[in-house]
Amino acid sequence: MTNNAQIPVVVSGATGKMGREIIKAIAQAPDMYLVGAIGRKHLGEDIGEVVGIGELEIPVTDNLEVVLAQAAQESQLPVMVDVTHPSIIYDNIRSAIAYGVRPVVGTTGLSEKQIDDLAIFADKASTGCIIAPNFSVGVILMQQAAIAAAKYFQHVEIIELHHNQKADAPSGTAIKTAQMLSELGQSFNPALVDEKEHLTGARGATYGENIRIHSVRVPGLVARQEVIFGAMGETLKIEHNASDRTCYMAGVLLCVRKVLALKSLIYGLEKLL
Ligand SMILES: NC(=O)C1=CN([C@@H]2O[C@H](COP(=O)(O)OP(=O)(O)OC[C@H]3O[C@@H](n4cnc5c(N)ncnc54)[C@H](OP(=O)(O)O)[C@@H]3O)[C@@H](O)[C@H]2O)C=CC1
Ligand SMILES: O=C(O)C1=N[C@H](C(=O)O)C[C@H](O)C1
Repeated sequence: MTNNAQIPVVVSGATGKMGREIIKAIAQAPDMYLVGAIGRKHLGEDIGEVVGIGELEIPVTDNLEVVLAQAAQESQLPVMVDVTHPSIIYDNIRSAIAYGVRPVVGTTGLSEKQIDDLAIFADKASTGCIIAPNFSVGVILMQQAAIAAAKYFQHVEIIELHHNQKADAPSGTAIKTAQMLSELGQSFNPALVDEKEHLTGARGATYGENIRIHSVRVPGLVARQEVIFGAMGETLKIEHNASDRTCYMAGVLLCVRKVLALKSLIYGLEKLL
Protein backbone atom coordinates (compact mmCIF):
# COMPACT_ATOMS: atom_id res chain seq x y z
CA MET A 1 0.00 0.00 0.00
CA THR A 2 1.58 3.35 -0.97
CA ASN A 3 0.66 6.89 0.00
CA ASN A 4 1.49 10.13 -1.74
CA ALA A 5 4.46 10.99 0.49
CA GLN A 6 6.48 7.82 -0.21
CA ILE A 7 9.48 7.81 -2.55
CA PRO A 8 9.32 5.37 -5.51
CA VAL A 9 12.64 3.52 -5.84
CA VAL A 10 14.16 1.42 -8.63
CA VAL A 11 17.09 -0.83 -7.68
CA SER A 12 19.51 -1.61 -10.48
CA GLY A 13 21.71 -4.57 -9.62
CA ALA A 14 18.92 -5.90 -7.42
CA THR A 15 20.12 -9.54 -7.39
CA GLY A 16 23.72 -8.68 -6.50
CA LYS A 17 25.39 -8.70 -3.08
CA MET A 18 24.64 -5.03 -2.43
CA GLY A 19 21.35 -5.02 -4.34
CA ARG A 20 19.85 -7.74 -2.14
CA GLU A 21 20.58 -5.78 1.03
CA ILE A 22 19.20 -2.60 -0.50
CA ILE A 23 15.95 -4.36 -1.47
CA LYS A 24 15.55 -5.42 2.17
CA ALA A 25 16.34 -1.91 3.46
CA ILE A 26 13.83 -0.25 1.13
CA ALA A 27 11.14 -2.81 2.01
CA GLN A 28 11.56 -1.88 5.68
CA ALA A 29 11.71 1.90 5.15
CA PRO A 30 8.30 3.56 5.84
CA ASP A 31 8.91 6.52 3.50
CA MET A 32 9.79 4.68 0.28
CA TYR A 33 8.57 1.77 -1.86
CA LEU A 34 10.09 -0.40 -4.56
CA VAL A 35 8.85 0.11 -8.14
CA GLY A 36 11.53 -1.78 -10.08
CA ALA A 37 14.22 -4.45 -9.71
CA ILE A 38 16.82 -4.70 -12.47
CA GLY A 39 19.03 -7.76 -12.81
CA ARG A 40 20.17 -10.49 -15.20
CA LYS A 41 19.37 -13.54 -13.08
CA HIS A 42 15.98 -14.63 -11.62
CA LEU A 43 14.19 -12.86 -14.48
CA GLY A 44 10.43 -12.76 -13.88
CA GLU A 45 10.76 -13.88 -10.28
CA ASP A 46 9.42 -11.71 -7.43
CA ILE A 47 12.45 -9.86 -6.05
CA GLY A 48 11.10 -10.18 -2.51
CA GLU A 49 11.08 -13.95 -2.86
CA VAL A 50 14.57 -13.86 -4.43
CA VAL A 51 16.05 -11.98 -1.45
CA GLY A 52 14.05 -14.04 1.06
CA ILE A 53 11.63 -11.48 2.54
CA GLY A 54 8.42 -12.68 0.91
CA GLU A 55 6.46 -11.32 -2.05
CA LEU A 56 6.92 -7.65 -2.99
CA GLU A 57 4.99 -8.02 -6.26
CA ILE A 58 7.96 -6.59 -8.20
CA PRO A 59 9.42 -8.99 -10.82
CA VAL A 60 13.10 -8.96 -11.73
CA THR A 61 13.59 -7.54 -15.22
CA ASP A 62 16.63 -6.72 -17.34
CA ASN A 63 14.97 -3.80 -19.14
CA LEU A 64 16.10 -0.66 -17.32
CA GLU A 65 14.58 1.77 -19.82
CA VAL A 66 11.06 0.31 -19.48
CA VAL A 67 11.30 0.44 -15.67
CA LEU A 68 12.59 4.01 -15.72
CA ALA A 69 9.73 5.07 -18.01
CA GLN A 70 7.21 3.43 -15.66
CA ALA A 71 8.85 4.97 -12.57
CA ALA A 72 8.58 8.40 -14.20
CA GLN A 73 4.77 8.01 -14.15
CA GLU A 74 4.65 7.72 -10.35
CA SER A 75 3.07 10.63 -8.46
CA GLN A 76 6.31 11.36 -6.54
CA LEU A 77 9.79 11.98 -7.99
CA PRO A 78 11.43 8.53 -8.38
CA VAL A 79 14.97 7.46 -7.45
CA MET A 80 17.20 4.80 -8.99
CA VAL A 81 19.76 3.14 -6.71
CA ASP A 82 22.49 1.57 -8.85
CA VAL A 83 24.87 -1.05 -7.56
CA THR A 84 25.86 -2.81 -10.76
CA HIS A 85 29.17 -2.76 -12.65
CA PRO A 86 31.72 -0.26 -13.96
CA SER A 87 30.95 -1.28 -17.56
CA ILE A 88 27.33 -0.09 -17.49
CA ILE A 89 27.08 2.53 -14.77
CA TYR A 90 27.79 5.58 -16.94
CA ASP A 91 24.98 4.76 -19.38
CA ASN A 92 22.64 3.75 -16.53
CA ILE A 93 23.07 7.17 -14.90
CA ARG A 94 22.49 9.02 -18.16
CA SER A 95 19.36 6.96 -18.84
CA ALA A 96 17.95 7.66 -15.37
CA ILE A 97 18.57 11.40 -15.67
CA ALA A 98 17.00 11.40 -19.15
CA TYR A 99 13.81 9.94 -17.62
CA GLY A 100 13.87 12.36 -14.66
CA VAL A 101 14.73 9.54 -12.24
CA ARG A 102 17.24 10.66 -9.61
CA PRO A 103 20.34 8.39 -9.53
CA VAL A 104 21.88 7.29 -6.24
CA VAL A 105 25.05 5.58 -7.41
CA GLY A 106 27.00 3.10 -5.33
CA THR A 107 28.66 1.49 -8.32
CA THR A 108 32.36 2.35 -8.54
CA GLY A 109 34.78 2.48 -11.45
CA LEU A 110 33.70 5.77 -13.03
CA SER A 111 36.63 7.87 -14.27
CA GLU A 112 37.04 11.46 -13.11
CA LYS A 113 36.17 12.60 -16.65
CA GLN A 114 32.99 10.51 -16.64
CA ILE A 115 31.99 12.05 -13.32
CA ASP A 116 32.66 15.53 -14.71
CA ASP A 117 30.56 14.75 -17.83
CA LEU A 118 27.70 13.41 -15.68
CA ALA A 119 27.83 16.54 -13.50
CA ILE A 120 27.35 18.70 -16.60
CA PHE A 121 24.49 16.47 -17.79
CA ALA A 122 22.74 16.53 -14.40
CA ASP A 123 23.21 20.30 -14.14
CA LYS A 124 21.64 20.89 -17.56
CA ALA A 125 18.71 18.67 -16.53
CA SER A 126 18.47 20.34 -13.08
CA THR A 127 18.35 16.79 -11.74
CA GLY A 128 19.94 15.69 -8.49
CA CYS A 129 22.41 12.82 -8.63
CA ILE A 130 24.53 11.35 -5.86
CA ILE A 131 27.63 9.30 -6.59
CA ALA A 132 28.81 7.73 -3.34
CA PRO A 133 31.79 5.39 -3.63
CA ASN A 134 31.03 4.43 -0.05
CA PHE A 135 27.72 4.60 1.81
CA SER A 136 29.24 3.84 5.23
CA VAL A 137 29.40 6.77 7.68
CA GLY A 138 32.31 4.94 9.33
CA VAL A 139 34.29 5.17 6.10
CA ILE A 140 33.56 8.88 5.81
CA LEU A 141 34.90 9.33 9.35
CA MET A 142 38.02 7.36 8.36
CA GLN A 143 38.55 9.71 5.40
CA GLN A 144 38.03 12.79 7.60
CA ALA A 145 40.50 11.43 10.16
CA ALA A 146 43.02 10.85 7.37
CA ILE A 147 42.61 14.42 6.16
CA ALA A 148 43.14 15.71 9.72
CA ALA A 149 46.29 13.59 10.12
CA ALA A 150 47.71 14.42 6.69
CA LYS A 151 48.62 17.94 7.77
CA TYR A 152 51.27 16.46 10.09
CA PHE A 153 52.74 13.71 7.90
CA GLN A 154 54.65 13.81 4.61
CA HIS A 155 54.44 10.06 3.93
CA VAL A 156 51.17 8.16 3.39
CA GLU A 157 50.05 5.01 1.56
CA ILE A 158 46.62 3.38 1.21
CA ILE A 159 45.87 -0.33 1.39
CA GLU A 160 42.40 -1.46 0.37
CA LEU A 161 41.33 -5.06 0.91
CA HIS A 162 38.20 -6.68 -0.57
CA HIS A 163 36.55 -10.00 -1.42
CA ASN A 164 37.85 -11.67 -4.58
CA GLN A 165 34.66 -11.04 -6.60
CA LYS A 166 35.31 -7.31 -6.93
CA ALA A 167 35.39 -6.11 -10.54
CA ASP A 168 37.50 -3.00 -10.13
CA ALA A 169 40.80 -1.95 -8.56
CA PRO A 170 41.67 0.18 -6.79
CA SER A 171 38.38 0.57 -4.96
CA GLY A 172 36.34 3.71 -5.49
CA THR A 173 36.79 4.46 -1.79
CA ALA A 174 40.58 4.31 -2.05
CA ILE A 175 40.58 6.55 -5.12
CA LYS A 176 38.28 9.03 -3.37
CA THR A 177 40.50 8.99 -0.28
CA ALA A 178 43.60 9.64 -2.40
CA GLN A 179 41.76 12.42 -4.22
CA MET A 180 40.80 14.06 -0.90
CA LEU A 181 44.43 13.88 0.27
CA SER A 182 45.68 15.29 -3.03
CA GLU A 183 43.26 18.20 -2.78
CA LEU A 184 45.04 19.34 0.40
CA GLY A 185 47.76 20.68 -1.89
CA GLN A 186 50.55 18.98 0.03
CA SER A 187 53.37 17.07 -1.62
CA PHE A 188 53.45 13.51 -0.28
CA ASN A 189 56.05 10.75 -0.39
CA PRO A 190 59.21 12.46 -1.65
CA ALA A 191 61.51 9.86 -3.23
CA LEU A 192 64.60 9.32 -1.08
CA VAL A 193 66.20 6.51 -3.12
CA ASP A 194 66.37 5.52 -6.79
CA GLU A 195 63.73 2.82 -6.34
CA LYS A 196 63.50 -0.13 -8.79
CA GLU A 197 60.48 -2.49 -9.04
CA HIS A 198 61.78 -6.00 -9.78
CA LEU A 199 58.15 -7.08 -10.18
CA THR A 200 55.90 -4.56 -11.97
CA GLY A 201 53.30 -3.17 -9.58
CA ALA A 202 55.23 -4.07 -6.45
CA ARG A 203 54.87 -0.54 -5.13
CA GLY A 204 51.18 -0.35 -5.95
CA ALA A 205 49.21 2.10 -8.08
CA THR A 206 49.97 5.81 -8.03
CA TYR A 207 47.25 8.44 -7.66
CA GLY A 208 48.12 12.00 -8.55
CA GLU A 209 51.67 13.10 -7.73
CA ASN A 210 52.67 10.09 -5.66
CA ILE A 211 49.97 8.64 -3.41
CA ARG A 212 50.34 4.87 -3.50
CA ILE A 213 47.33 2.55 -3.38
CA HIS A 214 47.67 -1.22 -2.84
CA SER A 215 44.76 -3.58 -3.55
CA VAL A 216 44.28 -6.98 -1.89
CA ARG A 217 41.62 -9.46 -3.09
CA VAL A 218 40.91 -12.62 -1.07
CA PRO A 219 37.72 -14.56 -0.18
CA GLY A 220 36.59 -14.11 3.40
CA LEU A 221 36.80 -10.31 3.28
CA VAL A 222 33.99 -7.82 2.66
CA ALA A 223 35.80 -4.47 2.61
CA ARG A 224 38.66 -2.93 4.58
CA GLN A 225 40.81 0.15 4.09
CA GLU A 226 43.96 1.23 5.88
CA VAL A 227 45.52 4.67 5.54
CA ILE A 228 49.09 4.45 6.83
CA PHE A 229 51.05 7.60 7.65
CA GLY A 230 54.77 7.41 8.41
CA ALA A 231 57.37 9.66 10.02
CA MET A 232 60.68 9.32 11.86
CA GLY A 233 60.24 6.64 14.51
CA GLU A 234 56.50 6.17 14.12
CA THR A 235 53.52 5.23 11.93
CA LEU A 236 49.84 6.09 12.29
CA LYS A 237 47.29 3.65 10.78
CA ILE A 238 43.66 4.71 10.32
CA GLU A 239 41.49 1.72 9.42
CA HIS A 240 37.85 0.90 8.60
CA ASN A 241 36.57 -2.65 8.40
CA ALA A 242 33.16 -3.64 6.99
CA SER A 243 32.12 -7.05 8.32
CA ASP A 244 28.88 -7.17 6.32
CA ARG A 245 26.99 -5.00 3.87
CA THR A 246 24.32 -3.84 6.31
CA CYS A 247 26.81 -1.10 7.29
CA TYR A 248 26.03 0.64 4.00
CA MET A 249 22.23 0.71 4.31
CA ALA A 250 21.81 3.83 6.45
CA GLY A 251 23.85 5.75 3.91
CA VAL A 252 21.81 4.37 1.00
CA LEU A 253 18.53 5.43 2.59
CA LEU A 254 19.96 8.85 3.47
CA CYS A 255 20.95 9.39 -0.17
CA VAL A 256 17.51 8.31 -1.44
CA ARG A 257 15.90 10.90 0.85
CA LYS A 258 18.41 13.68 0.13
CA VAL A 259 18.75 13.36 -3.66
CA LEU A 260 15.21 14.66 -4.28
CA ALA A 261 16.12 18.16 -3.06
CA LEU A 262 19.24 18.37 -5.24
CA LYS A 263 19.42 20.00 -8.68
CA SER A 264 22.92 18.83 -9.56
CA LEU A 265 25.43 16.02 -9.00
CA ILE A 266 27.36 15.54 -5.78
CA TYR A 267 30.27 13.14 -5.43
CA GLY A 268 30.81 11.68 -1.97
CA LEU A 269 28.53 10.93 0.98
CA GLU A 270 30.54 13.42 3.08
CA LYS A 271 28.82 16.26 1.27
CA LEU A 272 25.49 15.20 2.79
CA LEU A 273 26.65 14.84 6.41
N1 LIG B 1 29.05 2.69 -2.47
C1 LIG B 1 29.16 1.68 -1.60
O1 LIG B 1 29.06 1.84 -0.37
C2 LIG B 1 29.38 0.31 -2.13
C3 LIG B 1 29.56 0.14 -3.47
N2 LIG B 1 29.74 -1.09 -4.00
C4 LIG B 1 29.85 -1.17 -5.46
O2 LIG B 1 28.61 -1.65 -5.97
C5 LIG B 1 28.83 -2.41 -7.15
C6 LIG B 1 28.20 -3.78 -6.99
O3 LIG B 1 28.87 -4.46 -5.97
P1 LIG B 1 28.36 -5.94 -5.57
O4 LIG B 1 26.94 -5.87 -5.18
O5 LIG B 1 29.34 -6.50 -4.60
O6 LIG B 1 28.50 -6.69 -6.96
P2 LIG B 1 27.68 -7.98 -7.49
O7 LIG B 1 28.48 -8.52 -8.62
O8 LIG B 1 27.31 -8.85 -6.36
O9 LIG B 1 26.32 -7.34 -8.07
C7 LIG B 1 26.35 -6.59 -9.26
C8 LIG B 1 24.95 -6.58 -9.85
O10 LIG B 1 25.00 -5.91 -11.10
C9 LIG B 1 24.60 -6.80 -12.13
N3 LIG B 1 25.45 -6.65 -13.31
C10 LIG B 1 26.79 -6.79 -13.37
N4 LIG B 1 27.22 -6.57 -14.61
C11 LIG B 1 26.13 -6.31 -15.34
C12 LIG B 1 25.93 -6.01 -16.72
N5 LIG B 1 26.97 -5.92 -17.58
N6 LIG B 1 24.68 -5.80 -17.14
C13 LIG B 1 23.65 -5.85 -16.27
N7 LIG B 1 23.77 -6.12 -14.96
C14 LIG B 1 25.00 -6.34 -14.52
C15 LIG B 1 24.73 -8.19 -11.57
O11 LIG B 1 23.83 -9.04 -12.24
P3 LIG B 1 24.08 -10.62 -12.16
O12 LIG B 1 23.66 -10.97 -10.76
O13 LIG B 1 23.22 -11.19 -13.20
O14 LIG B 1 25.54 -10.82 -12.41
C16 LIG B 1 24.37 -7.96 -10.11
O15 LIG B 1 22.96 -7.92 -9.96
C17 LIG B 1 30.35 -2.42 -7.37
O16 LIG B 1 30.70 -1.39 -8.26
C18 LIG B 1 30.90 -2.10 -5.98
O17 LIG B 1 32.16 -1.44 -6.03
C19 LIG B 1 29.74 -2.24 -3.23
C20 LIG B 1 29.57 -2.12 -1.87
C21 LIG B 1 29.39 -0.82 -1.21
O1 LIG C 1 33.05 -3.86 -4.18
C1 LIG C 1 32.86 -3.72 -2.94
O2 LIG C 1 32.54 -4.63 -2.15
C2 LIG C 1 32.97 -2.34 -2.42
N1 LIG C 1 33.17 -1.37 -3.29
C3 LIG C 1 33.19 0.02 -2.98
C4 LIG C 1 34.49 0.65 -3.45
O3 LIG C 1 34.96 0.22 -4.55
O4 LIG C 1 34.99 1.55 -2.75
C5 LIG C 1 32.84 0.32 -1.53
C6 LIG C 1 33.30 -0.71 -0.56
O5 LIG C 1 34.71 -0.67 -0.46
C7 LIG C 1 32.85 -2.10 -0.95
